[in-house]
Amino acid sequence: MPRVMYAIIVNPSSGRGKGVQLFRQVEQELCIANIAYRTLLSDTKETSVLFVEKLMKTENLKGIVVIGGDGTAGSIVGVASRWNLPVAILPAGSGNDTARAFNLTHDPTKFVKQLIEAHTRKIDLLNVDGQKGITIAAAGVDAEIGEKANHSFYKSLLNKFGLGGLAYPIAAIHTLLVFTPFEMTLTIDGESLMAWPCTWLIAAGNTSSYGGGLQVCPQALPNDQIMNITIAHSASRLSLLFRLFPRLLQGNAIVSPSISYLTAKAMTIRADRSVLLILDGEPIHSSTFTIQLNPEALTLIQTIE
Ligand SMILES: Nc1ncnc2c1ncn2[C@@H]1O[C@H](COP(=O)(O)OP(=O)(O)OP(=O)(O)O)[C@@H](O)[C@H]1O
Repeated sequence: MPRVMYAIIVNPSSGRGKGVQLFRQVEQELCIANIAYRTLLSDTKETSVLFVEKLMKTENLKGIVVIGGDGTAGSIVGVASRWNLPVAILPAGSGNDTARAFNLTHDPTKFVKQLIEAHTRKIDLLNVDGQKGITIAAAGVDAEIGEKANHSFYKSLLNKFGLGGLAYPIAAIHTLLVFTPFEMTLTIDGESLMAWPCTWLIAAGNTSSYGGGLQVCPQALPNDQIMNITIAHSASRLSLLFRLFPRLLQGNAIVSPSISYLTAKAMTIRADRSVLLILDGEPIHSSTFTIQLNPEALTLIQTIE
């Protein structure tokens, strides 16, 4: 019988290299506690999934430890849920919205102690056309802003001066000035709703924030078996840029004909063109998305602050 062990996935690029540093500390604690593990320094979702699948066949896996940001955590929830493997997340990203939602500890010593205690809770997951995620599936202008902020030349430049936090507002202004709204029809829990002719963004939240604490779905809870949907539509560019968007991301519930809040267990978005959707930081391009809420689909090891 193979020895019981953990699969550890470390993303060396999360949080500008924080992951490896945290892993060294976790490694020391695991050695002291005589806990067996195998480690992958991952560079893509695919290698992480293959790593877990392979260990499932050859070892007696007790769970998956992720040391990385929201993208790394999101990349293994599909395989973890498929094999019913508990997951522990040590946040090492730049945004860490998953950690924020579950009040996860950032301290490696506390983390390993609670990993060993192995108290777990079941959490809901989002499922976008078969791809699972923990936090928010967001399509439209906010997805474009996130992509622009992450891949812009000014992010790396600003990071050098410790001003990386400015990348998002710069990308927001830039994108809001050029983005063309799309026409969208929605089917919510099997029922077709009216068309939104001028949609700026639609965000379906299992948890409340993305982008490092931007509260776009303030009511979302990861154990209530519904997703909370925020739609910004039919606003003028100037009103969205200066009035609605900043308030929306602060988590203020906005009473405005241009902002709609819905809840659903499943929805289909049909856009009049291909749009960008981001799920846990990962981009998906399509004109149709079916998003479901998979209740209690993941076992999370509680490693709280
Ligand atoms: N297993 C993995 N899953 C997803 N992305 C990975 C993985 N390993 C490496 N990467 C790459 O690392 C990048 C950053 O990963 P991640 O999202 O975890 O960190 P971050 O962007 O610093 O933090 P956050 O998402 O919390 O803001 C991803 O965009 C991807 O290119």
